[in-house]
Formats: sequence, structure tokens, C-alpha cells
Amino acid sequence: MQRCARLLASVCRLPLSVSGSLTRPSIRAVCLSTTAMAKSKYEYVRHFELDDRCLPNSWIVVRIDGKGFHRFTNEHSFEKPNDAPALELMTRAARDVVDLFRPDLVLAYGQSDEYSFVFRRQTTVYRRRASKLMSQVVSQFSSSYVFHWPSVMGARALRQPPTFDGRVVLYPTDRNLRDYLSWRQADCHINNPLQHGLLGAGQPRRSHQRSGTAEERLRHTLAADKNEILFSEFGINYNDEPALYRKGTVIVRSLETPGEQDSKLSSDTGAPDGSTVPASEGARTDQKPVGVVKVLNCDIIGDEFWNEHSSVLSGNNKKAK
Ligand SMILES: Nc1nc2c(ncn2[C@@H]2O[C@H](COP(=O)(O)OP(=O)(O)OP(=O)(O)O)[C@@H](O)[C@H]2O)c(=O)[nH]1
Ligand SMILES: [Mg+2]
Ligand SMILES: [Mg+2]
Repeated sequence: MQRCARLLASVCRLPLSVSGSLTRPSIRAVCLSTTAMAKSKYEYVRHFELDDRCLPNSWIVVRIDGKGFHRFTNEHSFEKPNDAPALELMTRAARDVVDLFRPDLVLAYGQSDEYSFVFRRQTTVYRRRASKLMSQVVSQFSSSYVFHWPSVMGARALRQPPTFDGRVVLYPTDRNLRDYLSWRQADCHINNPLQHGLLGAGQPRRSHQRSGTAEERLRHTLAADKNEILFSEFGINYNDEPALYRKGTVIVRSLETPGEQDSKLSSDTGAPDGSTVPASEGARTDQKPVGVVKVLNCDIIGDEFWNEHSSVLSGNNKKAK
């Protein structure tokens, strides 16, 4: 009997009493695991669930993008090329996502029908499981987009359910993360003049230049040249456009105390609100460090933003590595 107890104890890694018999808690543990085994005929299928945890010590970015928004925006008569309330609606939905994941979600950047959400490098939320993170972000964003629609879009009725796709991308260094965000902001900067040109939003200086020729040229030129063509041929001074359209929207959770620089950045908003709002305002009531959530329409390609919000990057470092 004792030999049997010793064997069981060694297989199940359970402690034995001084006399060499199984202790009461050990017996309970054996009983429980036997019961579990008895009902686990089908449990092997759990092993089909693959581990999709994101690599440790890397930035996790979840990007969502509207599905078929070219059609969706037409069907809902969005103003072209930029619809201010619609952009505000995107940001309202993004704010809910940022709030849901506080304090792990440190920054979000959005333009057009997309938003990128940056989780802090060391986050352990959902044990870093990519599918959990992505599905929760997409789900919260989509339902918030619909939830806030009536209050932001006014009389415009929502005629079909909007959907968003999502992807998870990991960036190993601060420099990679900054380059990713620069890429998205450059995309905003490049697409806007193009949209203006394609739509003929301005009045052409000479009628024949409204033809496809200028549009075709815009398609194949760099941002600076696009601006020149827009100005000389369409009469649009791109720099007069609101920062919201030129820069997109940054939502940043900042631990820095608001100072002179913050108001300087905030003033470059032209934003739906250009606001500085306590993060604790949202639906969640749990006690986590709040910081301050700021909504800005500023440049995130240069160093100024990153110097002013140095707590966003790992180790409070000022320079991206
Ligand atoms: N009129 C208008 N259209 C917008 C606005 N923001 C985004 N869009 C539209 O949304 C589209 C977004 O581009 P994509 O995401 O590449 O295209 P998509 O049609 O959503 O297609 P998939 O993302 O591949 O499903 C733009 O081409 C515009 O047509 C806006 O403020 N006003
Ligand atoms: Mg899209
Ligand atoms: Mg898009």
C-alpha cells in the first residue's frame, strides 16, 4: 500500500506524510484530477488551440481599417475628401479602445478609415495573445463606432453595419515603431493632396487643366510637388487645410505634467476637440494609473512630439533606438 502511495506521489508530484502515506490534501488532489481525467475524453482538442502569444519585449501594434469604406462613405454621403464629423466619430471610437486598455495602450494614430493602436512593450494584457488583443480592439472599435454614430453624425442615418478588419504587427525597436507611425502619417500627407486633385476640389486656374492630365501627374509626384500642382493648377493652398486633415489624429496617454509645450501642441489641433481629458472619465471604474489622454493633430515624424511625450517610449528614453 505504501509502495503504491509512493508511486502515486512521485508520478503526481505530491507530498507524502512522515509515515510515507498520502496526506489529506494530496488525496483530494488525486481525486480531483481523476474526476477531471474521467470527463476529459474530449479535452485533447484543447491542444489544437495554438499559442499565439506575441514575442516578449516588442511593441504590439493593432491596426484596424474600414472594410469597403470607399462604398460605405459614398452611401452615407461623406463630404469629400474629408468629412469632419466622420473623422471625429473614428476618434470617439478609438478613445473607447484606449480607455478599455488603459494603461497598456499608450498611443493611437488615425487617419482616413484606419486607426493604429500601440500597446506598451511590456504589456501582459491577455497574456499578449494576438487573437485576443486584435479581436477585442476590432470589436470595441466597431461597436463604439455604431454607438456614437447618432450623436456625432446628426441627421445622417446609419444605413448599413460598418465593419473593420484588424491585424497585429510587432516592432522590436523604438525606431521601428516610430518609422511605422511615420509611414502612416506620411500616407495621410500623401493621400490628401491626391484626393483633392482627383476630386477637383478647387477651382482650376485654366479650364483645360481640370482634365485628367493634372490628376495623372498628381498620382505620380512626391508630396511637395503635389502641393505645388495643387496650388498652381487648382488654387488650393494645402498648408491652409486644417491640421486634422493634414496630420491625422494622435491619441496619447501622457504621464508628463501638462506644460507650455503641451498647450503649444494642442493648439496645432484644429481638432474635433484638441482636448486634454483625464483618462479616468470613461466607462471603466477600476483603479489604474490614469495619466492624461490627449487628442492632438500634430506631427509625429519629427522629434518634438517624442521629446514632449517621452514616457510613451520604453524607459522614458528621448531618442529612438
Ligand atoms: N468622402 C470621404 N471618404 C473617405 C473619408 N475617409 C475615408 N474615406 C474613403 O475610405 C477609403 C479608404 O481607403 P481604403 O481603406 O484603402 O479602401 P476601402 O474602400 O476601405 O477598401 P478596403 O480597406 O480594402 O476594404 C478612401 O479611399 C475613401 O474613399 C472621408 O472623410 N470622406
Ligand atoms: Mg478601408
Ligand atoms: Mg484605409
